[in-house]
Amino acid sequence: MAIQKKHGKGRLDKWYKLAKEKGYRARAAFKLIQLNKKYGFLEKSKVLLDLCAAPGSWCQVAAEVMPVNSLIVGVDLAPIKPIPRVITFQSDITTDKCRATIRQHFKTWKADTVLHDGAPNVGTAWAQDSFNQAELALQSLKLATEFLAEGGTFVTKVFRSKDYNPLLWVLNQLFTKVEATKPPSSRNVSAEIFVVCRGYKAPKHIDPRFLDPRSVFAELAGGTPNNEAKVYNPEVKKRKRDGYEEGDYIQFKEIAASDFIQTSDPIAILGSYNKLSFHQSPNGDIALAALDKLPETTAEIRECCADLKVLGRKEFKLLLKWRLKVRDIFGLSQKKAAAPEVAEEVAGVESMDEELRIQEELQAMKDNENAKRKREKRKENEQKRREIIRMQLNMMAPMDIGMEESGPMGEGAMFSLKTIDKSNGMNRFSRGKMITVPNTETKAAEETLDASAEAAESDSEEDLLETELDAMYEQYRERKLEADTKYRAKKARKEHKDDEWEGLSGGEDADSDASELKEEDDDDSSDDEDEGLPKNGLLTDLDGQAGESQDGLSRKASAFFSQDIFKEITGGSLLGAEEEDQETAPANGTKARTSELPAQKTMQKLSLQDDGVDSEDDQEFEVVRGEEEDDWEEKDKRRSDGRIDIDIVTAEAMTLAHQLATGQKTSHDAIDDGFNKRAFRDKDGLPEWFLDDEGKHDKPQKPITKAAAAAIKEKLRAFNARPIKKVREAKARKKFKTAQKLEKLKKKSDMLAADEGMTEKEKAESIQKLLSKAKKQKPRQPAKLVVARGLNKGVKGRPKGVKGRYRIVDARMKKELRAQKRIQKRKK
Ligand SMILES: C[S@@+](CC[C@H](N)C(=O)[O-])C[C@H]1O[C@@H](n2cnc3c(N)ncnc32)[C@H](O)[C@@H]1O
Repeated sequence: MAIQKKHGKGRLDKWYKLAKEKGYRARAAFKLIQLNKKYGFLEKSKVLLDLCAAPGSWCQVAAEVMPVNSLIVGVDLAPIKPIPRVITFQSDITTDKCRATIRQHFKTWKADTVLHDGAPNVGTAWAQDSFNQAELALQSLKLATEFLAEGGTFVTKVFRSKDYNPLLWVLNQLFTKVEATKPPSSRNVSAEIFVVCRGYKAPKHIDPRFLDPRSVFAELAGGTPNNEAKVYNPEVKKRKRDGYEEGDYIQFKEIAASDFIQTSDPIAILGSYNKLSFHQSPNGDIALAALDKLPETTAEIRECCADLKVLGRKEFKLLLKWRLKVRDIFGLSQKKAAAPEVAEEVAGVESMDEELRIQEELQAMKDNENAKRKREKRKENEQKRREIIRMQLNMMAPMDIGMEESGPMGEGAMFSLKTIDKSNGMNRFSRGKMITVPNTETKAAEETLDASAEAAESDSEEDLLETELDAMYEQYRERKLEADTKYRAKKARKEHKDDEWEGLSGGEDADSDASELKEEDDDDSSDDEDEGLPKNGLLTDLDGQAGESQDGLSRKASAFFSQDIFKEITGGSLLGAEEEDQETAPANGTKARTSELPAQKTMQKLSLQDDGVDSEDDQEFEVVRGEEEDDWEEKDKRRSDGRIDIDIVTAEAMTLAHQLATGQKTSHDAIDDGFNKRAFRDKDGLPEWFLDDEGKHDKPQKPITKAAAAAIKEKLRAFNARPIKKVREAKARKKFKTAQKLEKLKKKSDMLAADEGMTEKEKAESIQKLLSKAKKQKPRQPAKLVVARGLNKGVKGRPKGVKGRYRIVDARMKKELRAQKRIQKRKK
């Protein structure tokens, strides 16, 4: 049996062996590995400072885990054998020389992580150590504050001692997150723990006392009683086993209530006195008299003041609130300078806190500003991405894409004319009436420069997440598109609708712009010519077409129809839709503009109706059809009387159709119903997945009638009763085969009837035989079992050389079937 060697502290434990196995110089390596596993700071660091690094196992771990080309500097009193990718030197971390050497190595860099695993009594140069563990930790913190980058991590070893809490307090002032932990590889018998401090606040000024061991670990003479515990947690009572304090032998202590109001440490009074007295001495205290008369000094307050030792948390709170109120009344609420000796203690802390608070506020403001910028940027990117997708899906004419297609005039371009166009200044600009043109351009250019500067900012994690989410949603939709026909149809419908709405606004703009241009052209056309400006202002028509193309379509419409998808459609069918519009044109001779978008058509009709033009149209069913999407497709669906054959499939549509037919509603009402609070929601910048999900629920509930619901139900029932195609085909095949058989039979019986050599009786018998033979059904050939192996393995369709009915089975199934047959035979 192997005897387990035990040296001091059971040194040859599993971590020791593991360290040997892995080539680490000390078992301490696993402490860092485990700390990093929990907090993951090494992977994110590019510069690391290891204080008290000998023999160097932490440096080894850092070199393994940190990104290549990271800067790792290790220092110790003891020499460290060279470690690849690590700079080491011998020095005392408490000296200025050490600080200077580190600075030399770091140049302008700042450390992302500072490690400290120092232990004064373990080093080889033990005699040189003059600090205890906590002091050494404070010294290392001092170095960390000098070399750590903002947001950086500081890991230090400390021992649980009376100095632990003050040290932790200091660490808490300088880092956003401070956690103490003991990695599993740290021996239980050891009092060491590791404090991991994340998010270095990097204050501009640090009160030197924060890093001075004499201030931080100063022993307070006599020790202060824990009054906070007495007041904030009065229910938990601790027996006083210390005896009386020196010179304090009185059990019952009383103090004037006015002193409680004036004191800077009310908790101390509440914790150490028995009564707040309102009793006036012969010469009287004015403050106490005033306090006694104040309405705020209620009977309840007096009761509480009478015996402080029986009060609970709630009552103490009441007294403290009362004190604040009275201080307000007495004008004491402004902070007074505290007594000199206390002031020294508190002032340092307060100044630090104040500074940190201001810094935090500034940081918050900065963060807000950044977040705002990022949001705007994201919105812009989203818009562009959508435009590109729409372009790829042929849902947009190339000219609709801002920057890419319209060159220097596009959205986001250096001279963004879109802004001018939007503010309707384009027309005035083109006519030379806009005097402040250069300013606008400069502004546009400035804005663009700003935008590009913002663009230069690297995307944050949030942005990345958003993009990832969008990409994942896109993938999900693609998968769904492949698998789900219904979804495909739904998407197509939705995209078409989207197009309409975008078109409506675009169209409106275009139209209004066009009409304005037209009106103004009438007045100022000569001016334009005089000044030699192009007729369409600065928006050069790249296609060389004016506002309307030769075929009567608007520029935008003709660009839209010039896409490949419309190539095969003859001009006539395209114009059909327009002719329909022109029929409704008012008699005053104003040429009805081509409306490339159905919704716009509806709007136009609506405006014509408002003008008092033919109100009979109101009653016509076609006008209501807001979904007059593709007239070239609809042509096939017309009935013989020329009306469109609409298939009403929903109860809502049926209700509406019924209401329209019976005159309960007019087309006006139907169109009006289409406008609701959700119709014009601002969707800019919202992610697709969110809009899709919203779209499922943001539809107004349209009323349906019982009759309409019943009609649709009936319709669906009839629809479902229809045989499916395959059954229909099989039935037709059967019918055809029966007809063929009958035909054969007829031919044979005719031949028999014409046979002169047979008697009538023989003829009748033969025909009877033929009929009964035809009636007999051929026994169905059992399907041939083909084992799926060899050439037949994985074969699709009929295997080679197999005729008639067949079934592909695996060998096991074939054997089992044979066995079943054998068993049945035996039973017989
Ligand atoms: C536990 S060892 C460090 C082990 C190291 N983290 C590793 O993984 O190999 C503690 C080290 O602190 C060093 N040390 C103690 N006081 C120091 C000081 N004032 N300056 C530099 N190093 C010091 C000791 O020399 C000793 O090597």
